[in-house]
Amino acid sequence: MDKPVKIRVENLTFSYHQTPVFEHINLEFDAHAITAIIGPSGRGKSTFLSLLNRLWESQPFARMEGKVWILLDGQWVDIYGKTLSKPDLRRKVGMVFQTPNPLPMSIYKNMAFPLKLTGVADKSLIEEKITAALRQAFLWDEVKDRLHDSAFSLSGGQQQRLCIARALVSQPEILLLDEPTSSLDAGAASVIEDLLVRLKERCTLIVVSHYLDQVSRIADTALKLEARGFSPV
Ligand SMILES: Nc1ncnc2c1ncn2[C@@H]1O[C@H](COP(=O)(O)OP(=O)(O)OP(=O)(O)O)[C@@H](O)[C@H]1O
Repeated sequence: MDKPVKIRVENLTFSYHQTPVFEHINLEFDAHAITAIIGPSGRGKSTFLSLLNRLWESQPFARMEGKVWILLDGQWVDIYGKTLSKPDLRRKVGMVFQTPNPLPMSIYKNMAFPLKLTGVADKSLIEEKITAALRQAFLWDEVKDRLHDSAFSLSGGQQQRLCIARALVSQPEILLLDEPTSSLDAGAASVIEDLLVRLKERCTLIVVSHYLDQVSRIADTALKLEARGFSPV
């Protein structure tokens, strides 16, 4: 039986300053799986992730053609269409960057920030969601007694798990991760790899990675981005 698909990319063409990065890309991503994207530096891996959550749109010399569909509540939704607002899209499609980027505030406030943006005001509900997301990110035991300390007091690996937890607090269905372990030591990276595998129960994950050993440990599918486009590894 075919695996359920979560993301469909249709005839996608993208350029910066009229220089194409991708042309006529067609791809599908399996639900509840980790798809790794590998490929040479500068080929467009980060750019591709930015097309899946509309993060590229602030750049005036960028142009995109084609469609990106995601399956939400049994319906295919065009992420560039009118049915899904950009804030709603960003809640459904979370993003984690290469370098941990906690906000300059406490661990608790970092976690509460996305909830407050969406108007969640009930303090006990906020606490419940924060606790759940920190547990899902394997961080709760390490921070439960210091939630009001600065997020910058955490180690690099803990900061990256905080960023993953902050993405999870909005209950995303898709998580995009751009080289999430490349700034971490082997031990911290290994914790994050275990965490990503566990998160498949909740999300569909796309992970850009430069490490083939990491890809073979965690990915269900791997795609290589080369000059001709994506090909299975
Ligand atoms: N804002 C921008 N304006 C113009 N060109 C850009 C911009 N961002 C990226 N590019 C170009 O687009 C191409 C793809 O860049 P991108 O960062 O997506 O590659 P990458 O595969 O993620 O690289 P790396 O593995 O080094 O992170 C590169 O040639 C890059 O120079």
